[in-house]
Amino acid sequence: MHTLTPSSFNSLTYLNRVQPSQNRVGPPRRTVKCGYSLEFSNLTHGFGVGSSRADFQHSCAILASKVISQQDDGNHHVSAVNGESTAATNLQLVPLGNKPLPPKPLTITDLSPAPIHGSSLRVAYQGVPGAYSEAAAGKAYPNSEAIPCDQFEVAFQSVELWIADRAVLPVENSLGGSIHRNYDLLLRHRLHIVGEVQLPVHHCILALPGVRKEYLTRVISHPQALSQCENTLTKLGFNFAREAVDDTAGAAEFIATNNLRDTAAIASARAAELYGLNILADGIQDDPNNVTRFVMLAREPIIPRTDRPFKTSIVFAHDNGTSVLFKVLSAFAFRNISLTKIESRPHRGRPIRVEDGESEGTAKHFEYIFYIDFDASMAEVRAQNALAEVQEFTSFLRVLGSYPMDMTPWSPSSSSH
Ligand SMILES: O=C(O)C(=O)C[C@]1(C(=O)O)C=C[C@@H](O)C=C1
Repeated sequence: MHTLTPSSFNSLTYLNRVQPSQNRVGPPRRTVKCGYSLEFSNLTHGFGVGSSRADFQHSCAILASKVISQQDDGNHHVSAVNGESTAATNLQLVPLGNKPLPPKPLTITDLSPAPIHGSSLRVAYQGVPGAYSEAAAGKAYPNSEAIPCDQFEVAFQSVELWIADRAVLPVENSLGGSIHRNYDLLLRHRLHIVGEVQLPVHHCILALPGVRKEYLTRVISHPQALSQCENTLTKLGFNFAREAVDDTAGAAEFIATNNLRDTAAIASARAAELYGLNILADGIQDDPNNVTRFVMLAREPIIPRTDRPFKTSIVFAHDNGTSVLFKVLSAFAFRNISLTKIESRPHRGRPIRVEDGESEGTAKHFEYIFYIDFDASMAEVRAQNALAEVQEFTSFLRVLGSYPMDMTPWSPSSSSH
Protein backbone atom coordinates (compact mmCIF):
# COMPACT_ATOMS: atom_id res chain seq x y z
CA MET A 1 0.00 0.00 0.00
CA HIS A 2 1.11 3.59 -0.65
CA THR A 3 0.60 6.75 1.34
CA LEU A 4 -1.40 9.35 -0.53
CA THR A 5 0.66 12.51 -1.18
CA PRO A 6 -0.04 15.76 -3.11
CA SER A 7 1.83 14.63 -6.21
CA SER A 8 -0.81 11.92 -6.56
CA PHE A 9 -3.30 14.62 -7.40
CA ASN A 10 -2.38 15.44 -10.98
CA SER A 11 -5.08 13.03 -11.96
CA LEU A 12 -7.39 14.54 -9.35
CA THR A 13 -7.07 18.03 -10.77
CA TYR A 14 -8.28 16.60 -14.03
CA LEU A 15 -11.05 14.66 -12.35
CA ASN A 16 -12.28 17.77 -10.59
CA ARG A 17 -12.66 19.60 -13.86
CA VAL A 18 -14.82 17.04 -15.64
CA GLN A 19 -18.59 16.96 -15.38
CA PRO A 20 -20.02 15.60 -12.11
CA SER A 21 -21.42 12.51 -13.83
CA GLN A 22 -17.94 11.63 -15.16
CA ASN A 23 -16.26 12.73 -12.00
CA ARG A 24 -17.03 9.75 -9.85
CA VAL A 25 -14.92 6.66 -9.63
CA GLY A 26 -15.87 3.47 -7.87
CA PRO A 27 -19.39 2.23 -7.33
CA PRO A 28 -22.37 4.47 -8.04
CA ARG A 29 -23.54 6.72 -5.22
CA ARG A 30 -25.67 4.85 -2.71
CA THR A 31 -29.38 5.48 -2.96
CA VAL A 32 -30.64 6.08 0.53
CA LYS A 33 -34.10 4.84 1.38
CA CYS A 34 -36.99 7.29 1.80
CA GLY A 35 -35.08 9.98 -0.16
CA TYR A 36 -33.64 11.00 3.20
CA SER A 37 -30.18 11.81 1.90
CA LEU A 38 -31.44 14.28 -0.67
CA GLU A 39 -33.52 16.20 1.79
CA PHE A 40 -30.83 16.23 4.40
CA SER A 41 -28.32 17.38 1.81
CA ASN A 42 -30.60 20.24 0.82
CA LEU A 43 -30.81 21.12 4.43
CA THR A 44 -27.13 20.79 5.11
CA HIS A 45 -25.64 22.42 2.07
CA GLY A 46 -26.00 25.86 3.52
CA PHE A 47 -26.28 27.62 0.20
CA GLY A 48 -29.28 25.37 -0.38
CA VAL A 49 -31.06 26.01 2.91
CA GLY A 50 -34.51 27.22 1.89
CA SER A 51 -34.77 30.81 0.78
CA SER A 52 -37.16 31.69 3.58
CA ARG A 53 -37.91 30.61 7.10
CA ALA A 54 -41.01 28.78 5.82
CA ASP A 55 -38.86 26.81 3.33
CA PHE A 56 -36.41 25.93 6.01
CA GLN A 57 -39.08 24.78 8.45
CA HIS A 58 -40.67 22.73 5.68
CA SER A 59 -37.31 21.01 5.09
CA CYS A 60 -36.97 20.40 8.82
CA ALA A 61 -40.44 18.90 8.97
CA ILE A 62 -39.60 16.53 6.11
CA LEU A 63 -36.36 15.63 7.81
CA ALA A 64 -38.08 15.00 11.13
CA SER A 65 -40.70 12.74 9.54
CA LYS A 66 -37.98 10.75 7.77
CA VAL A 67 -36.08 10.45 11.00
CA ILE A 68 -39.12 9.10 12.77
CA SER A 69 -39.88 6.63 9.99
CA GLN A 70 -36.26 5.44 10.04
CA GLN A 71 -36.30 5.08 13.81
CA ASP A 72 -39.49 3.11 13.67
CA ASP A 73 -38.02 0.40 11.48
CA GLY A 74 -36.07 -0.84 14.48
CA ASN A 75 -32.90 -0.97 12.41
CA HIS A 76 -30.55 0.81 14.78
CA HIS A 77 -27.03 0.09 13.46
CA VAL A 78 -25.28 1.22 16.63
CA SER A 79 -21.56 0.59 17.04
CA ALA A 80 -19.21 1.44 19.91
CA VAL A 81 -18.36 5.00 19.02
CA ASN A 82 -20.34 6.52 16.24
CA GLY A 83 -23.56 4.67 15.70
CA GLU A 84 -22.62 3.77 12.15
CA SER A 85 -22.97 0.24 10.95
CA THR A 86 -19.84 -1.34 9.51
CA ALA A 87 -19.22 -4.58 7.67
CA ALA A 88 -16.71 -5.81 10.20
CA THR A 89 -13.47 -7.59 9.53
CA ASN A 90 -10.24 -7.05 11.43
CA LEU A 91 -8.44 -3.74 11.86
CA GLN A 92 -5.40 -3.96 9.67
CA LEU A 93 -2.79 -2.13 11.67
CA VAL A 94 0.79 -2.45 10.60
CA PRO A 95 2.53 -5.46 12.14
CA LEU A 96 5.40 -4.89 14.58
CA GLY A 97 8.84 -6.44 14.89
CA ASN A 98 10.72 -8.07 12.02
CA LYS A 99 7.70 -8.12 9.78
CA PRO A 100 7.33 -6.31 6.42
CA LEU A 101 7.82 -2.54 6.27
CA PRO A 102 4.76 -0.42 7.14
CA PRO A 103 2.70 0.90 4.22
CA LYS A 104 3.79 4.17 2.66
CA PRO A 105 1.30 7.04 2.91
CA LEU A 106 -0.86 7.66 -0.14
CA THR A 107 0.19 10.58 -2.31
CA ILE A 108 -1.80 12.67 -4.76
CA THR A 109 -0.49 10.61 -7.71
CA ASP A 110 -1.66 7.45 -5.97
CA LEU A 111 -5.27 8.55 -6.20
CA SER A 112 -5.91 6.58 -9.32
CA PRO A 113 -9.51 6.40 -10.49
CA ALA A 114 -9.60 2.60 -10.18
CA PRO A 115 -9.53 1.74 -6.49
CA ILE A 116 -9.66 -1.87 -5.41
CA HIS A 117 -12.73 -2.60 -3.34
CA GLY A 118 -12.20 -5.05 -0.53
CA SER A 119 -14.80 -6.06 2.00
CA SER A 120 -13.53 -4.02 4.96
CA LEU A 121 -14.22 -0.33 5.51
CA ARG A 122 -11.28 1.76 4.27
CA VAL A 123 -10.47 4.64 6.61
CA ALA A 124 -8.12 7.44 5.53
CA TYR A 125 -6.01 9.28 8.10
CA GLN A 126 -3.18 11.79 7.87
CA GLY A 127 0.28 10.54 8.73
CA VAL A 128 2.19 7.30 8.61
CA PRO A 129 1.62 4.13 10.66
CA GLY A 130 2.18 4.83 14.35
CA ALA A 131 0.55 8.30 14.13
CA TYR A 132 -2.14 9.09 16.70
CA SER A 133 -4.52 9.56 13.81
CA GLU A 134 -4.07 5.89 12.92
CA ALA A 135 -5.04 4.96 16.49
CA ALA A 136 -8.07 7.29 16.22
CA ALA A 137 -9.12 5.61 12.94
CA GLY A 138 -8.89 2.25 14.73
CA LYS A 139 -10.97 3.50 17.65
CA ALA A 140 -13.60 4.99 15.35
CA TYR A 141 -13.82 1.95 13.08
CA PRO A 142 -12.39 -1.04 14.95
CA ASN A 143 -12.68 -3.44 12.03
CA SER A 144 -11.33 -1.35 9.23
CA GLU A 145 -8.37 -0.98 6.92
CA ALA A 146 -6.39 2.15 7.84
CA ILE A 147 -5.15 4.12 4.81
CA PRO A 148 -2.28 6.55 5.53
CA CYS A 149 -2.32 9.87 3.64
CA ASP A 150 0.47 12.41 3.70
CA GLN A 151 -1.81 15.47 3.95
CA PHE A 152 -5.27 16.28 5.32
CA GLU A 153 -6.38 17.40 1.86
CA VAL A 154 -5.43 14.01 0.44
CA ALA A 155 -7.56 12.26 3.08
CA PHE A 156 -10.58 14.39 2.09
CA GLN A 157 -10.05 13.68 -1.59
CA SER A 158 -9.53 9.96 -1.07
CA VAL A 159 -13.07 9.75 0.34
CA GLU A 160 -14.52 11.94 -2.39
CA LEU A 161 -12.92 9.68 -5.01
CA TRP A 162 -14.11 6.43 -3.36
CA ILE A 163 -10.54 5.32 -2.60
CA ALA A 164 -11.46 5.43 1.09
CA ASP A 165 -14.92 5.08 2.65
CA ARG A 166 -14.26 7.36 5.63
CA ALA A 167 -11.65 9.83 6.84
CA VAL A 168 -10.78 10.34 10.50
CA LEU A 169 -9.12 13.73 11.03
CA PRO A 170 -8.12 15.75 14.13
CA VAL A 171 -9.96 19.03 14.74
CA GLU A 172 -8.85 20.06 18.23
CA ASN A 173 -6.63 19.13 21.12
CA SER A 174 -7.29 19.89 24.78
CA LEU A 175 -3.88 21.59 25.17
CA GLY A 176 -2.88 22.73 21.68
CA GLY A 177 -6.30 23.99 20.53
CA SER A 178 -7.85 23.81 17.07
CA ILE A 179 -6.31 22.25 14.00
CA HIS A 180 -7.32 25.14 11.76
CA ARG A 181 -6.41 23.50 8.50
CA ASN A 182 -9.15 20.92 8.96
CA TYR A 183 -11.77 23.58 9.72
CA ASP A 184 -10.89 25.28 6.44
CA LEU A 185 -11.00 21.97 4.56
CA LEU A 186 -14.39 21.03 6.04
CA LEU A 187 -15.79 24.13 4.37
CA ARG A 188 -14.01 23.60 1.07
CA HIS A 189 -15.04 19.95 0.69
CA ARG A 190 -18.51 18.40 0.68
CA LEU A 191 -18.02 15.58 3.15
CA HIS A 192 -20.31 15.09 6.16
CA ILE A 193 -19.31 14.65 9.78
CA VAL A 194 -20.77 11.29 10.81
CA GLY A 195 -19.11 10.85 14.20
CA GLU A 196 -16.43 12.01 16.58
CA VAL A 197 -13.77 10.18 18.50
CA GLN A 198 -11.71 11.47 21.42
CA LEU A 199 -8.28 9.94 21.84
CA PRO A 200 -6.12 10.32 24.96
CA VAL A 201 -2.69 11.26 23.59
CA HIS A 202 0.36 9.98 25.47
CA HIS A 203 3.65 11.34 24.10
CA CYS A 204 7.18 9.88 24.39
CA ILE A 205 10.64 11.20 23.49
CA LEU A 206 12.24 8.76 21.05
CA ALA A 207 15.81 8.41 19.78
CA LEU A 208 17.98 5.80 18.08
CA PRO A 209 19.23 2.98 20.31
CA GLY A 210 22.35 4.08 22.24
CA VAL A 211 21.61 7.80 21.85
CA ARG A 212 21.62 9.77 25.13
CA LYS A 213 20.19 13.19 25.90
CA GLU A 214 23.70 14.76 25.77
CA TYR A 215 24.03 13.86 22.06
CA LEU A 216 20.87 15.69 21.04
CA THR A 217 20.69 19.05 19.27
CA ARG A 218 17.05 19.09 18.15
CA VAL A 219 13.58 17.65 18.76
CA ILE A 220 11.24 17.10 15.83
CA SER A 221 7.51 16.39 15.76
CA HIS A 222 4.09 17.52 14.61
CA PRO A 223 3.59 21.17 15.73
CA GLN A 224 0.60 20.13 17.88
CA ALA A 225 2.71 17.52 19.68
CA LEU A 226 5.54 20.04 20.25
CA SER A 227 3.07 22.51 21.74
CA GLN A 228 1.45 19.81 23.94
CA CYS A 229 4.87 19.03 25.50
CA GLU A 230 6.45 22.50 25.57
CA ASN A 231 6.72 22.91 29.37
CA THR A 232 7.77 19.32 30.08
CA LEU A 233 10.51 19.42 27.44
CA THR A 234 11.99 22.48 29.17
CA LYS A 235 11.58 20.92 32.64
CA LEU A 236 13.37 17.75 31.54
CA GLY A 237 16.25 19.79 30.05
CA PHE A 238 15.42 19.04 26.41
CA ASN A 239 16.08 22.70 25.54
CA PHE A 240 17.05 21.98 21.96
CA ALA A 241 15.84 23.49 18.73
CA ARG A 242 12.29 22.33 17.91
CA GLU A 243 11.41 21.50 14.34
CA ALA A 244 7.95 20.84 12.93
CA VAL A 245 7.25 17.91 10.62
CA ASP A 246 4.01 16.51 9.14
CA ASP A 247 3.22 13.96 11.82
CA THR A 248 4.64 12.43 14.98
CA ALA A 249 5.29 8.96 13.58
CA GLY A 250 6.79 10.55 10.46
CA ALA A 251 9.33 12.22 12.76
CA ALA A 252 10.29 8.83 14.23
CA GLU A 253 10.53 7.28 10.77
CA PHE A 254 12.72 10.19 9.58
CA ILE A 255 15.21 9.66 12.42
CA ALA A 256 15.37 5.91 11.76
CA THR A 257 15.68 6.23 7.97
CA ASN A 258 18.43 8.85 8.15
CA ASN A 259 20.20 7.35 11.18
CA LEU A 260 20.10 10.72 12.99
CA ARG A 261 21.95 10.45 16.29
CA ASP A 262 21.54 14.14 17.17
CA THR A 263 17.74 14.23 16.83
CA ALA A 264 14.85 13.08 19.02
CA ALA A 265 11.20 12.73 18.04
CA ILE A 266 8.02 13.24 20.05
CA ALA A 267 5.73 10.36 19.10
CA SER A 268 3.86 7.34 20.40
CA ALA A 269 5.31 4.16 21.92
CA ARG A 270 3.88 2.33 18.91
CA ALA A 271 5.98 4.56 16.62
CA ALA A 272 9.06 3.62 18.70
CA GLU A 273 8.32 -0.07 18.11
CA LEU A 274 7.57 0.35 14.42
CA TYR A 275 10.72 2.35 13.62
CA GLY A 276 13.12 0.70 16.09
CA LEU A 277 13.68 3.68 18.41
CA ASN A 278 14.22 3.80 22.17
CA ILE A 279 11.95 5.67 24.57
CA LEU A 280 14.04 8.28 26.47
CA ALA A 281 11.05 9.72 28.35
CA ASP A 282 7.44 8.64 28.62
CA GLY A 283 4.24 10.61 29.29
CA ILE A 284 5.76 14.00 28.47
CA GLN A 285 2.51 15.80 27.58
CA ASP A 286 2.07 18.89 29.79
CA ASP A 287 -1.22 17.56 31.18
CA PRO A 288 -2.16 13.91 31.74
CA ASN A 289 -5.64 14.73 30.40
CA ASN A 290 -4.29 15.37 26.92
CA VAL A 291 -7.02 14.50 24.46
CA THR A 292 -7.36 15.05 20.73
CA ARG A 293 -10.80 15.16 19.19
CA PHE A 294 -11.16 13.66 15.71
CA VAL A 295 -14.13 13.83 13.36
CA MET A 296 -15.23 10.98 11.14
CA LEU A 297 -16.11 12.05 7.59
CA ALA A 298 -18.21 10.31 4.96
CA ARG A 299 -19.73 11.06 1.58
CA GLU A 300 -23.26 10.75 2.95
CA PRO A 301 -24.67 12.09 6.23
CA ILE A 302 -26.05 9.75 8.86
CA ILE A 303 -29.63 9.90 10.04
CA PRO A 304 -29.84 12.03 13.20
CA ARG A 305 -31.48 10.30 16.17
CA THR A 306 -32.83 11.24 19.57
CA ASP A 307 -32.23 8.02 21.50
CA ARG A 308 -28.62 8.79 22.37
CA PRO A 309 -26.57 12.00 22.87
CA PHE A 310 -25.92 13.78 19.59
CA LYS A 311 -23.84 16.77 18.64
CA THR A 312 -24.38 19.01 15.62
CA SER A 313 -21.68 21.05 13.85
CA ILE A 314 -22.56 24.10 11.76
CA VAL A 315 -20.65 26.79 9.90
CA PHE A 316 -22.01 30.23 9.04
CA ALA A 317 -21.07 33.72 7.92
CA HIS A 318 -22.73 37.10 7.64
CA ASP A 319 -22.05 39.94 5.25
CA ASN A 320 -21.83 42.41 8.11
CA GLY A 321 -19.22 40.60 10.07
CA THR A 322 -19.40 39.83 13.76
CA SER A 323 -22.51 41.90 14.48
CA VAL A 324 -24.82 38.85 14.22
CA LEU A 325 -22.88 36.69 16.62
CA PHE A 326 -24.90 37.64 19.69
CA LYS A 327 -28.19 36.95 17.87
CA VAL A 328 -26.96 33.57 16.65
CA LEU A 329 -25.81 32.54 20.11
CA SER A 330 -29.11 33.64 21.64
CA ALA A 331 -31.02 31.33 19.24
CA PHE A 332 -29.34 28.44 21.08
CA ALA A 333 -29.41 29.97 24.57
CA PHE A 334 -33.21 30.57 24.46
CA ARG A 335 -33.72 26.88 23.71
CA ASN A 336 -31.35 25.66 26.39
CA ILE A 337 -29.00 24.19 23.80
CA SER A 338 -25.41 24.15 25.07
CA LEU A 339 -22.59 25.07 22.74
CA THR A 340 -19.52 22.86 23.08
CA LYS A 341 -17.22 24.70 20.69
CA ILE A 342 -16.95 27.97 18.81
CA GLU A 343 -14.23 28.72 16.31
CA SER A 344 -13.69 31.60 13.92
CA ARG A 345 -11.62 31.53 10.74
CA PRO A 346 -10.77 34.21 8.18
CA HIS A 347 -13.46 34.63 5.53
CA ARG A 348 -11.22 33.70 2.61
CA GLY A 349 -13.62 34.89 -0.07
CA ARG A 350 -13.88 38.34 1.52
CA PRO A 351 -11.26 38.75 4.27
CA ILE A 352 -11.72 42.52 4.77
CA ARG A 353 -14.75 44.86 4.87
CA VAL A 354 -13.84 48.48 4.28
CA GLU A 355 -15.96 51.25 5.82
CA ASP A 356 -15.31 54.75 4.64
CA GLY A 357 -15.61 57.16 7.56
CA GLU A 358 -14.91 60.13 5.22
CA SER A 359 -13.11 62.72 7.32
CA GLU A 360 -12.24 60.16 10.02
CA GLY A 361 -10.50 57.87 7.49
CA THR A 362 -11.24 54.27 6.47
CA ALA A 363 -12.11 51.47 8.90
CA LYS A 364 -10.93 48.01 7.81
CA HIS A 365 -12.80 45.18 9.54
CA PHE A 366 -11.69 41.58 9.31
CA GLU A 367 -14.40 39.17 8.17
CA TYR A 368 -14.87 35.74 9.71
CA ILE A 369 -16.51 32.38 9.16
CA PHE A 370 -17.85 30.87 12.40
CA TYR A 371 -17.99 27.20 13.34
CA ILE A 372 -20.22 26.08 16.19
CA ASP A 373 -20.79 22.66 17.77
CA PHE A 374 -23.90 22.28 19.90
CA ASP A 375 -25.29 19.57 22.12
CA ALA A 376 -28.44 18.53 20.24
CA SER A 377 -29.51 16.33 17.36
CA MET A 378 -30.99 17.69 14.13
CA ALA A 379 -33.84 15.27 14.82
CA GLU A 380 -34.90 17.52 17.73
CA VAL A 381 -37.45 20.25 17.03
CA ARG A 382 -35.56 22.73 19.26
CA ALA A 383 -32.43 22.28 17.10
CA GLN A 384 -34.44 22.69 13.89
CA ASN A 385 -36.06 25.86 15.25
CA ALA A 386 -32.72 27.24 16.42
CA LEU A 387 -31.25 26.74 12.95
CA ALA A 388 -34.30 28.28 11.29
CA GLU A 389 -33.64 31.37 13.40
CA VAL A 390 -29.89 31.33 12.75
CA GLN A 391 -30.62 31.21 9.06
CA GLU A 392 -32.49 34.53 9.31
CA PHE A 393 -29.41 36.25 10.72
CA THR A 394 -26.78 34.77 8.41
CA SER A 395 -25.92 35.02 4.73
CA PHE A 396 -24.52 31.51 4.63
CA LEU A 397 -25.30 28.48 6.78
CA ARG A 398 -24.32 24.85 6.43
CA VAL A 399 -24.82 21.89 8.74
CA LEU A 400 -21.54 19.95 8.64
CA GLY A 401 -23.10 16.99 10.42
CA SER A 402 -25.34 15.76 13.22
CA TYR A 403 -23.69 12.77 14.85
CA PRO A 404 -23.40 10.72 18.07
CA MET A 405 -21.09 12.08 20.73
CA ASP A 406 -18.13 9.95 21.76
CA MET A 407 -19.42 8.65 25.11
CA THR A 408 -16.68 6.07 25.76
CA PRO A 409 -15.65 6.00 29.44
CA TRP A 410 -12.98 8.53 30.33
CA SER A 411 -9.44 7.27 30.85
CA PRO A 412 -6.55 9.79 30.95
CA SER A 413 -3.60 9.13 28.65
CA SER A 414 -1.83 6.76 31.04
CA SER A 415 -1.20 4.06 28.48
CA SER A 416 0.76 4.47 25.29
CA HIS A 417 -0.88 4.65 21.88
O1 LIG B 1 1.06 13.43 14.14
C1 LIG B 1 0.22 12.61 14.53
O2 LIG B 1 0.51 11.55 15.06
C2 LIG B 1 -1.19 12.92 14.34
O3 LIG B 1 -1.99 12.04 14.33
C3 LIG B 1 -1.59 14.36 14.22
C4 LIG B 1 -1.96 15.01 15.53
C5 LIG B 1 -2.63 16.39 15.27
O4 LIG B 1 -2.86 16.80 14.15
O5 LIG B 1 -2.93 17.07 16.26
C6 LIG B 1 -2.96 14.19 16.21
C7 LIG B 1 -2.97 14.02 17.54
C8 LIG B 1 -1.97 14.66 18.41
O6 LIG B 1 -2.64 15.74 19.02
C9 LIG B 1 -0.82 15.19 17.68
C10 LIG B 1 -0.81 15.26 16.35
